[in-house]
Amino acid sequence: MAGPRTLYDKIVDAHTVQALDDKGRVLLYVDRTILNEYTSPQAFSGLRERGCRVWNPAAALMVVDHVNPTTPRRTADMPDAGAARQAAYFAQNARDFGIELIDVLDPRQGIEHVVAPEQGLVLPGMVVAAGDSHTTSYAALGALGFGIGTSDIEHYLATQTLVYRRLKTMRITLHGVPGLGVTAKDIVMEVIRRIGADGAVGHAVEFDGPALSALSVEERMTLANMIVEAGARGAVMTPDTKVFRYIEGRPRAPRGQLWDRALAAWTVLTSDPGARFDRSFALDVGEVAPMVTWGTSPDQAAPVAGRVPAPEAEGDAARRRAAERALAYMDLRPGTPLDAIPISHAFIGSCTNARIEDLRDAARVLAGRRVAPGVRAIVVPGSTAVRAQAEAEGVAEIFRQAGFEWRQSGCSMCLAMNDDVLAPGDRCASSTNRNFEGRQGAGARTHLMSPAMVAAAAVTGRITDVRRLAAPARKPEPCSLS
Ligand SMILES: CC(C)[C@H](C(=O)O)[C@@H](O)C(=O)O
Ligand code: SF4
Repeated sequence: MAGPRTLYDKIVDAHTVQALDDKGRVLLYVDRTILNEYTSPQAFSGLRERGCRVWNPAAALMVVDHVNPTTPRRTADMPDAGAARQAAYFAQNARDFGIELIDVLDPRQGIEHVVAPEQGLVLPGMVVAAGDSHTTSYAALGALGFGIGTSDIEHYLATQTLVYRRLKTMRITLHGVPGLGVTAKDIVMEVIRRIGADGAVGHAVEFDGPALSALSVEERMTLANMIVEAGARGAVMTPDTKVFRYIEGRPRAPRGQLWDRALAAWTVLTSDPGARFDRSFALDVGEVAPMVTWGTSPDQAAPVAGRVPAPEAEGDAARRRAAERALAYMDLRPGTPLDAIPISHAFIGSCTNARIEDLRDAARVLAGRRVAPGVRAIVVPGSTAVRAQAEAEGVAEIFRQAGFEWRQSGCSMCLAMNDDVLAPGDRCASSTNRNFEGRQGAGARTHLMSPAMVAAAAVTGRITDVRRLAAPARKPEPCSLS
């Protein structure tokens, strides 16, 4: 392709085995995948029926995360019969097809999007496609990540390729300096509020700008992860030295001479000056406040100091009806100050916000405080490695002292496929990414926010502006917690 190219185009071009038509359909080489017990079974059954083997088992990793219990005492037993069957078939597929399995008792277990970067499985310039929408998280490492359906997983496993339609491109530029108490979660929630839950549909999003460079790799993962909630079908970010430092020395990262060669290849992974994007959006992160959702779509959000909006304020009829329905489901009245909404549950977890920096952020708010009476508070670290690190640093102890349940890792109450299910009418301050009706349990109500904001809500018993409790440092060091 002549002329300046975007990073997305460069990665897609480099992985194109063959153009399939002149409308942008290509046979795309995919470097790696991560499989979970929930979306992979049919793909393996398909391979069995066709008598196919997996083309390159070493390019895949299997992680149990969606259905496993996260209760503190870990055993291989799954009390739920359906979950036990899924886990057993998953393990059988790992054995029969020769793919490495991380099961619940493995010290590397966790949510796939937390585990894959920890293992160094995802490297800059790669295409990583997996059966989970939040695979976009890997953009933070300079890879093109996107979710695929079951039949595509099967195609990938058999051939290491996908039939892929090139996406439109959207650039999201972040500039400015975030204010106190404003995290990557608040930034991405504000982006989604402004562009809408359909704002990036059909697009691969490239994040850039000085405010992006200032973020840590984990904070960038939060952005790349949650942009899916604006409809993005893929994401990329230019990898920088923070990324290279993050990857170096991880179990699957290249070493020695290979590392030097990889670095040389990775440093050119950026959009050319003058590259054209189909859409562009810019945000001054200095305008962002701590955010909270009031509705049942991630774009139904507002700064925490605001009020539940009136549906009539929506110009568009469809959006007005959606707001009315959301307020009915959420049992909220227009004009109510958001920080007057009481909660029954607080949940810190998920692939968006359960990495070590997230837990440190929450712990800074919780130190010396107690969960409010009547609130059940749960923290589910994103991986067993995160859990171990939090224990070593004293972060776990702060959660325990505050009255949080300190759990094992998994998706857990993010989508309530295990036994962590809310009851109808429960209201949860949640560090997760989806607030759809019934997401955390039928009839349960979810308010999305940052981990520090969840901690603030847990100790006051209602949605709370974290800035009124403490000044959470954006990048706390372990020693500052003692
Ligand atoms: C189970 C899986 C298909 C789903 C996804 O793709 O995102 C899940 O992880 C979720 O968060 O809703
Ligand atoms: S933590 Fe939640 S969003 Fe992430 S993969 Fe699991 S269920 Fe999906």
